[in-house]
Amino acid sequence: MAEQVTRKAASECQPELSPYECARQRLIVALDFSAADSALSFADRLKDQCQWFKIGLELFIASGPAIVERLVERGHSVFLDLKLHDIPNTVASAVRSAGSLGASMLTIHASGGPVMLAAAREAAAKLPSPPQLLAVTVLTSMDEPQLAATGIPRSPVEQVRLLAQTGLDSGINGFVCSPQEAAALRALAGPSATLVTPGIRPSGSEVGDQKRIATPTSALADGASYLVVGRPITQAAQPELAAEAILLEIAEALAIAPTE
Ligand SMILES: O=C(O)c1cc(=O)[nH]c(=O)n1[C@@H]1O[C@H](COP(=O)(O)O)[C@@H](O)[C@H]1O
Repeated sequence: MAEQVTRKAASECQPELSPYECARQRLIVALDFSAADSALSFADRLKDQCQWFKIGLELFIASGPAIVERLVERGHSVFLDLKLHDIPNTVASAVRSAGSLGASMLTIHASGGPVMLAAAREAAAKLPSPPQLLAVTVLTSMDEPQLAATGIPRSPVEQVRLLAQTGLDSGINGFVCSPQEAAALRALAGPSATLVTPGIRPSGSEVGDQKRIATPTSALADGASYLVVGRPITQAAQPELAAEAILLEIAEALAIAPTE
């Protein structure tokens, strides 16, 4: 059997990279578009700034799996955010299908439980070139009252810790969490875990439906490996400038205090 290579860029940058180049490797832009053409032309427009793009449900459903290949063909790394959550057999099968598309990261919901998480991990482990599985902990749009409304009597950070521990016990070492829980999760999961943080908002930008947010600087200081940014870049009047400003903020934060 061919040696298995996980398609994952190192979140720890190689020492020879400049802080700016390292910043490029740690920013993931969420391509939340409703058609392949607009997503691809946006990716082309930002190709100098962005290495990583995230394909979420809106784009994946509208454009189909070929969008992954089209971004990979252009030299991009793809985070496929399908947030799989179903019975273990169904999730394992979906991991097998999604895992052959060429994405470097794939999301599953940690709240699917330990058996589902283990089934996903086992399915990924059998793929020749699997994406890194990321267990989504508590969505960044949730606050304590929203959690309570779903029957969870814990604070977001307590719930993130519980779900992350379930993930770790199931052999998963990558997580999506809010930057507000990055420090707690880094302490729990250790230096080798991959922490991907959406809910990133540069100072002064619109918050929208997000509840647990932080700036790029704060997320990195708290141990985030990758920062996911959508609307602050995609909805900006000049997306290149918005991306550039975030990259410079990341580069500065990395130059001052490399986190990993
Ligand atoms: O899994 C995700 O990527 C995700 C998890 C989460 O807890 N919160 C969250 O916002 N996301 C995604 O991250 C992106 C954030 O987009 P903006 O709020 O526009 O920056 C969206 O594509 C969300 O689907």
